[in-house]
Amino acid sequence: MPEAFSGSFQDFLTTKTDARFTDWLAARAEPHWSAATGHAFTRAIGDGTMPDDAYARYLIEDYTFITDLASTLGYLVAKAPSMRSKARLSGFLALLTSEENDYFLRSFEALGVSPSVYETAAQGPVTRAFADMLLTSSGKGTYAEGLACLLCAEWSYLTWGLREAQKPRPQHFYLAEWIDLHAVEGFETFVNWIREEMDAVGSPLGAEEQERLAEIFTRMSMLETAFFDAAWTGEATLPADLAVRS
Ligand SMILES: Cc1ncc(CN)c(N)n1
Repeated sequence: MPEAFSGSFQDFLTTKTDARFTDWLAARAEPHWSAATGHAFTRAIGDGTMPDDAYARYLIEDYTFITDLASTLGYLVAKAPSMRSKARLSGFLALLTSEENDYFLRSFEALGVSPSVYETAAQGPVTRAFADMLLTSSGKGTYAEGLACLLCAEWSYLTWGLREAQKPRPQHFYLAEWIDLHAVEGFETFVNWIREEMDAVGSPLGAEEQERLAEIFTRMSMLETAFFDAAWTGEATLPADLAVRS
């Protein structure tokens, strides 16, 4: 678990000379980073102890989340500085809109959630705050700012996915496959690439822009935690420290 750190990336390098920019982002996001990656909801997926109503609630919200994530990837493809980066990002966008979309549709059917529910579901307050964060950062912000959102979303899922993949798979396919989608080698390779890209883009920036990236990554970590909390407890309120600023 990364140790909490409140200083700049330059300060971080004086404590750990071989630190990566993305190590600093995770350290700056503590304790929220560990709260998201170690959330009880993620452990219940791996243990097979997930209540059906909590998982259905989660998938309905997450289906709207990944729709916004697909738009975020579209912005990032447009802003990526090289053809190699565009290819990586669009490869993941293709996966999200095909294989992962198919996973959602099969899971909804198994859980008895009809298309009229998941196709018209209004976003809860946490998912709306997520949408604002993702679309503002990637649409109006810089490539680095959008990438910081994507990094947090995918790296946090890889972290719990790899941990839960150590356990025997749960019986329900929608739990087992959700672990596999976030623990397979191809996903790990993609997340490692996002980290390298963020390291390369973030390290040379000035202190002010680096600070902005740390704030984005931290807020994303808080949102990931609040998203699991909302599905787990059924409480659809936005924690006060996540209120959307207009
Ligand atoms: C809320 C959330 N964050 C991240 C992921 C991983 N794509 C997801 N499916 N949902």
